[in-house]
Amino acid sequence: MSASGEPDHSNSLPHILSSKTPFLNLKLYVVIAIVVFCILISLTMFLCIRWRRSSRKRKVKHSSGLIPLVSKEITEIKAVNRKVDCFTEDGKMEIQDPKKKGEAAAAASDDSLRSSDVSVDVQNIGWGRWYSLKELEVATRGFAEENMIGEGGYGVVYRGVLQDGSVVAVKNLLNNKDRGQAEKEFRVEVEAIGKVRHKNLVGLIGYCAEGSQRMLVYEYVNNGNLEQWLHGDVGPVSPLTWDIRMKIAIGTAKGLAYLHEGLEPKVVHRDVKSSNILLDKKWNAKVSDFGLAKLLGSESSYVTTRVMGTFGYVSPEYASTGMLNEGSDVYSFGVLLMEMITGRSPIDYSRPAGEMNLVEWFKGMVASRRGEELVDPLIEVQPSPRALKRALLVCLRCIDLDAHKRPKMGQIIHMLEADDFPFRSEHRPTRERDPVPSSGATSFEVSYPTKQGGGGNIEKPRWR
Ligand SMILES: Nc1ncnc2c1ncn2[C@@H]1O[C@H](COP(=O)(O)OP(=O)(O)OP(=O)(O)O)[C@@H](O)[C@H]1O
Repeated sequence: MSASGEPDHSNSLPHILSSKTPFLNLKLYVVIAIVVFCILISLTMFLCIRWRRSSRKRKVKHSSGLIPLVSKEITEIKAVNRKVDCFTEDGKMEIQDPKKKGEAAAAASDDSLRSSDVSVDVQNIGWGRWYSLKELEVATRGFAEENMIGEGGYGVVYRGVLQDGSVVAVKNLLNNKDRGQAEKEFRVEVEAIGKVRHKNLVGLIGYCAEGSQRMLVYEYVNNGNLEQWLHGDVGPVSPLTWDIRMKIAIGTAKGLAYLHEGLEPKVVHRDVKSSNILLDKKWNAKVSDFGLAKLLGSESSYVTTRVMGTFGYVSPEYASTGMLNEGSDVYSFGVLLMEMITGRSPIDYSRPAGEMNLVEWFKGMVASRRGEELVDPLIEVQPSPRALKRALLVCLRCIDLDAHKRPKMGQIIHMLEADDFPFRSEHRPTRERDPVPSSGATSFEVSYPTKQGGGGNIEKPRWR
């Protein structure tokens, strides 16, 4: 009641609602109506965006079984001659010194953060087994140091034993790395080999994605890696005989052939090198470490990308232009084979100037017909001259400066396996020509099958 006895309406709701506010002098109920309207609009927009996103993800989830998904960050180029910007935004090329790989990978990660949404929707991987952090902690005994197998550019790898007794290798991607990089490596590996099974590719069996932790769980390969066997302290005689080396070479070639010729889109590994070839007790080779892999659709002749890989193994055209296709892996395989034949690292600063670069030294030796001197002195029983020539020829063809002249991985398998069939060459006299070039040129005429059937591709999984 007011002093005059009149009822006081100043505190009543209608009065408050119709009172003026400082906001554009509008009445309170008008302001409330505007706010409610704005909230409704925002809510509707938010729901629309979420619905569109989830319907996109559903499409990805249902994409077919064995075929890896095309990575968003890949620039697909259909015309070979198209002029492209082959360098990174800052104009740098990023061939890696092995020790600097982590930094370069982190840079690539930044790049991908800019160019695409790197967040992995772990609910939508739709492959493999999900492991809880707890499970992997138990398997590796709390990521104990004695279970640590090694550390690469992307994280630390531990040996683990799961509850069912199976032995696995757990790669902890987040160790000392920023979240963006871990996400990227996680996604790349999952897309590249998550659903792929091949006896010469390390099997990715599951993953852990909890909070900011990203881990990959692989089959455990129990006999170290090729780099350790080639360059480690193995005594005066290497356990890797010539035949074992050729077995490893053929196994590696089969794994790569499957990536290049057995999958759609094909996978370019980008980091073929001895430390990425894992070995089991029977010397079966398993290609590992797909953190740099790129997917290449069938209509694309190459992708352009930051130059990544490991110093000494990267093909010259990729290093100078950033244009990548499976020919780059073939070049790296050629360097790897040279490494296996000679027991020398691709770059070895402890050697005399003319021998530091394996490829140059190797070509020079072949050109001056000193091929037999190339064989690793730790190999006790020398290969037959014919077997040696064949292997040297494969090396030279793989490192042909003209990438188009390099053989496909499928052809390389046939070339390396030809030794298993000593009489085959009698039916094909052209093969008996001395395959070792006197000029060091790398474009030899060899009559191995180049194509099988139509379509321009090697018959598919013969090497599976
Ligand atoms: N599935 C596996 N089974 C057994 N050992 C493995 C497995 N995966 C990796 N390793 C070992 O773990 C170590 C680290 O591997 P990782 O692939 O992370 O690095 P890297 O290949 O040595 O170096 P980078 O990643 O820089 O190329 C290596 O010694 C490798 O042989």
